Parts: sequence; C-alpha cells; structure tokens
Amino acid sequence: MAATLCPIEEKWSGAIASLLRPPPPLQVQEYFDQLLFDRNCSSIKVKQENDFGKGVYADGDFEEGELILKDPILVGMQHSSNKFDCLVCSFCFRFIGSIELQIGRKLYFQSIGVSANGGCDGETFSAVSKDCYDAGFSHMEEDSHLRTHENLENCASSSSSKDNIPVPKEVVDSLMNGGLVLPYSTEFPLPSAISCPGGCKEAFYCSKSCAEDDWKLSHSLLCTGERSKSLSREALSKFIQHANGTNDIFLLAAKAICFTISRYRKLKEDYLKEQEKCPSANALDRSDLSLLLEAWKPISFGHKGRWWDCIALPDDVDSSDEASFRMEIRELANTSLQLLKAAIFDKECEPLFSLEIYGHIIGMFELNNLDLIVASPVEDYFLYIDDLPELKKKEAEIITRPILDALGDDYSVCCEGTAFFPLQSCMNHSCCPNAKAFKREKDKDGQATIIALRPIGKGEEVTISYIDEDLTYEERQASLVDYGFECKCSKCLEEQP
Ligand SMILES: C[S@@+](CC[C@H](N)C(=O)[O-])C[C@H]1O[C@@H](n2cnc3c(N)ncnc32)[C@H](O)[C@@H]1O
Repeated sequence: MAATLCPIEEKWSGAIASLLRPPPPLQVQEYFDQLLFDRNCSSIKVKQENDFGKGVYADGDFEEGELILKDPILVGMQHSSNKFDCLVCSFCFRFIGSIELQIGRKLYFQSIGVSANGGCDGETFSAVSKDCYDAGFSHMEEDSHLRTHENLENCASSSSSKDNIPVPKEVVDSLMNGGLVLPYSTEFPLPSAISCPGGCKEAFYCSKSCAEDDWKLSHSLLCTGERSKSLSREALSKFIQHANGTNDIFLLAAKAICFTISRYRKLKEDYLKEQEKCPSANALDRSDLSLLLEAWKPISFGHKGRWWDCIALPDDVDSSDEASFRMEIRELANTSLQLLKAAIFDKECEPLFSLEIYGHIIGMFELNNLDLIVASPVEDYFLYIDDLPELKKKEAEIITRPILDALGDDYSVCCEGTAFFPLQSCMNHSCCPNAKAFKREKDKDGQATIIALRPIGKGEEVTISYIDEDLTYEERQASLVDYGFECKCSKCLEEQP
C-alpha cells in the first residue's frame, strides 16, 4: 500500500528496519530455549521445522488431559467493557477483593446504567470507576451490616420474578464497603485489592509484587494518577479515551511500547553503571540502538506484518473498497499513535513511535493473541449456595436470592481480555489438534494453560485450533483467512472437495 512517510519514519528508517528484521534462526533458538529453561519446562521445544515458521514440539510423552504448558503473559489486558463486571489484578488478572465487592461493583455499575451488557462502550470507565471507588471500598459504614440484612429480607419476601430486581442502594454500598458479609463467602477468599502506587484508582492488584512489577514494566508510563511518569496525564487520558471509543487493542500496543521503553531504560542504566565502575576497561561500547534492539527482543520474535495489511476484510466491506478500508485502519492507528506520543514520548526510543512499528505491534496481536479468560468465583459461590443441604440453603437464600435476582441472568461474568503469550503464540493450528487452551479449576490467573487432548508422543508437533474445528470445511477455511493461511491438516485434506 502506498504510504506517506512520517518524519520519524524518514529519520529512523535504518533503526526501524533493524527492529523489524526477522531475528536469525540461531538467536530464535537461543531465546526460546532460555525461555523454556526459565519456566522449568523441559518437555517441549520450540523449533522451526516446517514451512510455516516456528512450532512447538513435544520433547517427552504426554497423556490425554496432561498439562503441556503454563505460559505467563508478555503483555495482556482486560477488555475495557469487562471492567464493569469483574475486578481483577491489573497484572496477573486474578479476581481480587471479595465475593461481596465483586457483586457490589457489578450492581453499582448496573444501577447507574453502565454495565457492559447494558451497552456501555467503556469510555466512561475512568470516571465511573472513581465514583465506584469513592462510593465503595474507600470507606466503611459501621452500622450498615444490620440495616442491610433487614433490607434484603424485605426484598426476599417480595421477589419472585427472574428479571433484574434492584436491591436498595444501601445494600450495594455495604457489599462494596465490607458492611455486608454474605453467607459462606469466606469459603471463597480472594486476595485483597491493592491500589495502584501511582494513585490512578483504575488499576488494582492482588499483591505488592504484582503492583511493583506492573509499575516497572509499563504502568508507570500509562498511569493517570498523580505519580504518573507520563509526560502529560491529560494527553494520556485523551489517548485512553480514543482507544476505548475505537479499539482497545491500542491500549495493549501502548503497553508493548512502554514495556520496551522500560526495558531499554533499565539496560541503559545497567550499562552506564558498568561503564562508571571500570571506565578504562575495554567494555563493549553499546550504542542506544543496540540497547533498544535488546529491549525489543521479546516482541521481535512475534511480529509478522502491519495491522492494516494483515487484518481480514470484514464481511460488511466490499472487496472493491478494500484499499480505502485498509487506509482508514492505518489512519486510525496513526491518530492513536500521535495521541500516545503526546503522552509518553521518549527521545532515546524515538523509532518505537513510528507508525511502521505501531502497525507491526498491533499486527502481531491480530495474528497471535489468545483470548484471556479467567472464570469468576461469583459463579462458584452461587453454585455452592445452591448445593447446600436444604435447610442451610433456605437460610442462606434469604440473603443471596434477592442479590441473585438483582444481578439477573448474567450474574457471573468471566474476566475477558486479550494477551500475547510468548510460547503459546508459537503453536501452529490444526483442525484436528492434539492440544487446547483450557483453564482447569485451579488455574485462577491469566496465564495460558495448554492441555493435551489425546496422547502426544515425543517429537510430535503440539497443535491447537485457532477456530471452532467443528465447523464445515468451507467455514473453517473462511475463518482461517483472518490468520492468513489455508489449512492443509489431515482433516482438511480428507474433507476438501
Ligand atoms: C500464532 S502463529 C504460530 C507460530 C508461527 N508459525 C510462527 O512462526 O510464529 C500463527 C501463524 O502461524 C502460521 N500458521 C499456523 N498454523 C498454520 C497452518 N496450519 N498452516 C499454515 N500456516 C500456519 C500462520 O502464518 C499464522 O498466521
């Protein structure tokens, strides 16, 4: 596609080409061998053995149902609209707070008409989450416990319909501020919600270490609180608003850029310290570009093409409009990038702010990302109540039934988002896969969990299905257009007309 160069593109064409050059095979091998070693994962290997690049291979035998891999997230995010339904750790995506807080927040957002299912686009999240914080767990009401129980008992006697029946505001407040403890909720303990160290009231964590790691890796630059390290909190808010109003994948792209900047700064700091310690030694003279290339390494193994080139044409766009559709996507990305640049620009990492790099980062997510899903403990809680012996259940339901009625059919929603997983993203597709991404009951955070669907022998490639493999041959091939290839697995070869 013909594209006008922006000043950064012109000035840094050499650096950008270096960042986008596919790493040599030996470097790829070393990187993944190290990653597997760090994760104590000796039963798989990443190799480049076929025509479609890297793949994951069994280096031991797996039984059906056996865990093949748990892959921590490189960069991930909860969808903006999902934040109304679930309060999760902004770093590891574990549910946090308490069953009461999860339910109270959802009812609060429902009551002000901004639940995800009520059609909110997420743009108002920052504003309302602050209101929620102020209304909820930032203060405690001492006598609310008793009053709330009375309120709920009154509701219970009058509620019978399946439609949402709101509970009084006082009940919602007590759920959020700890004034109301639901029966048996202690069976479902969650880590306390730790506030963002930057003071943004939008990010919360399950532990101090998650808060610190997120701060170090990207959030210090993307925080809208008073201690934000961004150039301008106002500019940052504009960037976030634009992403929430258009495509929240820009928030993930911003995380990838911040992740690289943070790694660059750390590498530079270490390098300068080293130089200071032994200035006369013939230390390796590292240019800023070589440090930037090192910082960018984890992303360099994942990107394959620009977003506007690799995105599949939506069904409602006619093929005659393809060129203008792709140009529009490019323009949208450029608008987002300029807003991000105003918020977090770093002169030493200038090539990262080129549209070419931004396009490749989003393209990488388009082709490699896996849905981030974490099951809600609220569902387990209500199932537990339902399974209680009759008498205990009746007693508990005096409190829980009105709450369930107020929550309605979507009483429990999973944490939903998208993430890039360095090892899982090396897995190729098959319509008759031998593995799948599947969360077991004990998998409570955002890591990708890959389980064997049948016995897998040493040396066999581990494949997953990117699509619903029960679709017809034609439907499967059509879905795979989004990933830019035609499947020739044994099932497809058998079924092709
Ligand atoms: C998530 S990546 C998988 C790892 C990839 N092979 C690599 O080198 O990074 C997805 C990309 O791998 C390639 N791919 C995966 N499965 C394939 C298949 N069955 N046939 C052809 N290409 C495939 C496609 O290019 C696809 O966009």
